[in-house]
Amino acid sequence: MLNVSHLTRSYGSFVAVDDVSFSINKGEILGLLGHNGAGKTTMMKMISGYLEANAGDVLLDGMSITDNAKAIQRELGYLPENLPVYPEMTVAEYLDYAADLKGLSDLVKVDEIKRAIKATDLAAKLLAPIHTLSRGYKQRVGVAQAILGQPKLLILDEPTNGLDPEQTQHMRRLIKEISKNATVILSTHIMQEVDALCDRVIILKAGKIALDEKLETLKHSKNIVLETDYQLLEQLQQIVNVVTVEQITDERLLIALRPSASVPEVSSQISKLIVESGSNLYAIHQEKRDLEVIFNQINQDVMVNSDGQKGFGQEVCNAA
Ligand SMILES: Nc1ncnc2c1ncn2[C@@H]1O[C@H](COP(=O)(O)OP(=O)(O)OP(=O)(O)O)[C@@H](O)[C@H]1O
Repeated sequence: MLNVSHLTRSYGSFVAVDDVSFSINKGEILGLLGHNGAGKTTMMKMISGYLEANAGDVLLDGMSITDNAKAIQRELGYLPENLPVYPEMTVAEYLDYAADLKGLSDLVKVDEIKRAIKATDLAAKLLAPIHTLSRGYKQRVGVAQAILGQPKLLILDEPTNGLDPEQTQHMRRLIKEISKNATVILSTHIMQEVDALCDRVIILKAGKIALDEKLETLKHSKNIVLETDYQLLEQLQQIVNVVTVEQITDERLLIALRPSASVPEVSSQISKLIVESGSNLYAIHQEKRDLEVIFNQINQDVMVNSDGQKGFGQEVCNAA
């Protein structure tokens, strides 16, 4: 339902988002990760039509943002990094104003505001001027305005920023709930957030997609870590279903298998080969991959591709 194609944006001569393409289906929660300055906010602003792209396009249900920014903005909810909330307004006044900006008709406006207040647990603060609210409550106001009108696409920049652990849990449940009827893009620095919420992750590096993968696939690596003094690497390479053999340290190897391979089966073949050769086998296990490790590898220029294989010291590649 959302197609981002060749999206590019420069500030002067600096390219902040560089030819980014991906699609998201309805009901998916996409986590957008990247170091400070990777281009996440720039990309989200372009997807939501608040920043013009230099090249490329964004289509929501086939409708281009270039020609229909206003119409698309009615279909999306956006929680920006820095909330453009009006400090002197009360929460109720602000939500009323936000509902008008979204073009909600009088018929649905009151119900929608009530729904957003309930979802974000803001009833106690309705008459409080926004400047008197804590960071966490301001964040909830931002989320409340984003979900007004039941958007098809919800874009959340650091949604749990400033929230305490209990509010964070509440916000995660809310995002899950919303995702039943909407596509969600969520930018965060918090890996646990992606782990807890997302179906899929895109890691941006220097404005480009360094990884685009389903979380499920990422976690089930087909790599074997081997610790041995066995020297005949070409013999390992001959084993059926072994794709690459990488020497990480003198006695540590990383063996990438085909996606269809059985890890226990190949492990047993490898063990047999080493033991029969008279070499020492110190350890053999399936590589543990968590998002944090992958994120760090990518930012150290380690290639991770869609087969879950990786190579050190190579260009980071787009796995999409
Ligand atoms: N208005 C601007 N003018 C000039 N450069 C900008 C502007 N906005 C962003 N940049 C630069 O573009 C790059 C990407 O910025 P962006 O805010 O999109 O990154 P980000 O991934 O969201 O970072 P963060 O995690 O720190 O929010 C950065 O190097 C930033 O300095």
